[in-house]
Amino acid sequence: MDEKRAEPDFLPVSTPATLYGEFTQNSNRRGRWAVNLTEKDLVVQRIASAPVGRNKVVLSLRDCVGCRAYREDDKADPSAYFAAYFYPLRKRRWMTSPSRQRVEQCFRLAALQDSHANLEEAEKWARAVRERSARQQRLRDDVLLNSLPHPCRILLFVNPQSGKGQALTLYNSHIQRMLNEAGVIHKLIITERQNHARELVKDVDLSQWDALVIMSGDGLLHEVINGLLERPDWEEAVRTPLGILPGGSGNALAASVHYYSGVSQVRGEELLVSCGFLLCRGLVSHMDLVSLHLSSGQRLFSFLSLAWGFVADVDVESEKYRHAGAARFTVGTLVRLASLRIYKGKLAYLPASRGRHMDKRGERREAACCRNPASCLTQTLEDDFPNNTCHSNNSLKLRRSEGRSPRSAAKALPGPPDALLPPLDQPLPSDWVLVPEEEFVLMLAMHQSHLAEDLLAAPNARLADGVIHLFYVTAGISRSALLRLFLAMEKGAHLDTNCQHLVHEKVRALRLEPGAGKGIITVDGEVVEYGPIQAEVHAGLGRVISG
Ligand SMILES: Nc1ncnc2c1ncn2[C@@H]1O[C@H](COP(=O)(O)OP(=O)(O)OP(=O)(O)O)[C@@H](O)[C@H]1O
Repeated sequence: MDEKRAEPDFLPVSTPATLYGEFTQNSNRRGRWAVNLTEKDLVVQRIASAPVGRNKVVLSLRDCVGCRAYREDDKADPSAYFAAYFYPLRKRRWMTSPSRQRVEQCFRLAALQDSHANLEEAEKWARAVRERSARQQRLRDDVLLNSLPHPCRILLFVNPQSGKGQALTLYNSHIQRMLNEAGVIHKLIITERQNHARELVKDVDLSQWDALVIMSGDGLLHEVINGLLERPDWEEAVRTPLGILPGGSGNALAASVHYYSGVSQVRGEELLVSCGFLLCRGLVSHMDLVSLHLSSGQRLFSFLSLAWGFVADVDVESEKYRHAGAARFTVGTLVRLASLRIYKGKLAYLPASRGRHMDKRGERREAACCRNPASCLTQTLEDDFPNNTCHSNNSLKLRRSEGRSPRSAAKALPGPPDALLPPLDQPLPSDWVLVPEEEFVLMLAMHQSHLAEDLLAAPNARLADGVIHLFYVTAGISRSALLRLFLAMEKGAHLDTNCQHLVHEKVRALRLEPGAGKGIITVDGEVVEYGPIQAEVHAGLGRVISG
């Protein structure tokens, strides 16, 4: 999508500060309601003798997804209606945290005998609600890019097999209605097999769509992102805003996007409604993507995580508990704890504090100083490869340089070049850190906050912070300490447990060389070939609909 095209859907303020009207409600034609539309709220009050507080409803326009005017089929009835749809945060009696609940306000305008005049008046109200609601979207120029146009057109991929196999039911029960309320035009694609979405995305005419939305687990989004980056026009394609609606059992990106919106943690259908709300509001942010190289020469992109050891094993082994939904990871964790094992390998990383990069004007800056990671073009360490030699067969051994450009490895592969990574079989530059331990229980590289709906693995991560949050747990940790870590992770408190075996580093690139033998490595929850792997973050390369 052309980012310049997406102007917010409102005109300069021309309507009066407050609109006032008295109407009946569609659901109750006996009473009358006084309706005040201010710049920030829709205030609805029943005109009755009861005390004011009891019959007054104040709905924030920040919670509004849409408003429409219409007439019913009855030609003899000249009335028109306007209906506004809100999703405010409300706490249900049996729930610990608030979640978004649907509230519809529908008013009947029948002051005139002329149906056109009534409809015109209803349209005036609907437009005013939409315009004011759009003005309530605060665009923070450091992270948020723009908002989706209105009306917006989305291509919605639903994986009917994802999670407990209920994604289509959830689409029918929640999402279809929300999109209609928000005036979002969408085409539904029900994926039929693995890689179906990837193939479609590689060929689709992206100019027809303002966003691609995925209703599934994280695996389908992984496919879509890689499909976009495999296109010849990947530079343009990767800027297509992506939306995520949780339909799987992990739903890590959906939980991360919800978390960044500042609202307390929710799960299941509450998380779906929250993500649906964010989609309807249509604010677009940058998102980091991580480029990965496998030993076979394959290159792929990741938006979420790279896991080896305990976490990867749990992810794959817990597939058989899929019917349990999000609880599958808890069951899997307990089963794997019972047969806890050690994973041998070598791990090295480039600390974020050392990753220097160029901005658009070609000036050198420290990564940590960058206020707007999205403005980063490419990171380069070419200057950090001073002439030197290294005589080692071990590619994780640090070196000064071998006089060849680190870009050469990525040249023939799609997507942006990697400037920090030498070829996988070559030693690493001297400013990388080699982890002294070679026995691990897990290695987990997180690009976003959540590993699953209820696993806040990297609480400080942000959509486009330009860093990989690298965690590793060294051998020697007891089963009970590891269990405590995972229990604390539900609230993101694992780093406060002062576990000496847990290390957290913010890095810009990493390399893992697992020891010989079989094992599991996952990228965004999907299994990739086992063997040496390296990764580099591309700050703000992707776009995601967030809050
Ligand atoms: N109709 C289908 N039948 C079988 N597999 C499909 C179908 N559509 C998509 N897939 C594949 O299913 C895989 C898993 O999808 P995804 O991760 O989105 O859901 P999930 O595994 O249920 O979610 P989670 O990872 O959260 O448990 C993806 O690789 C996707 O390509």
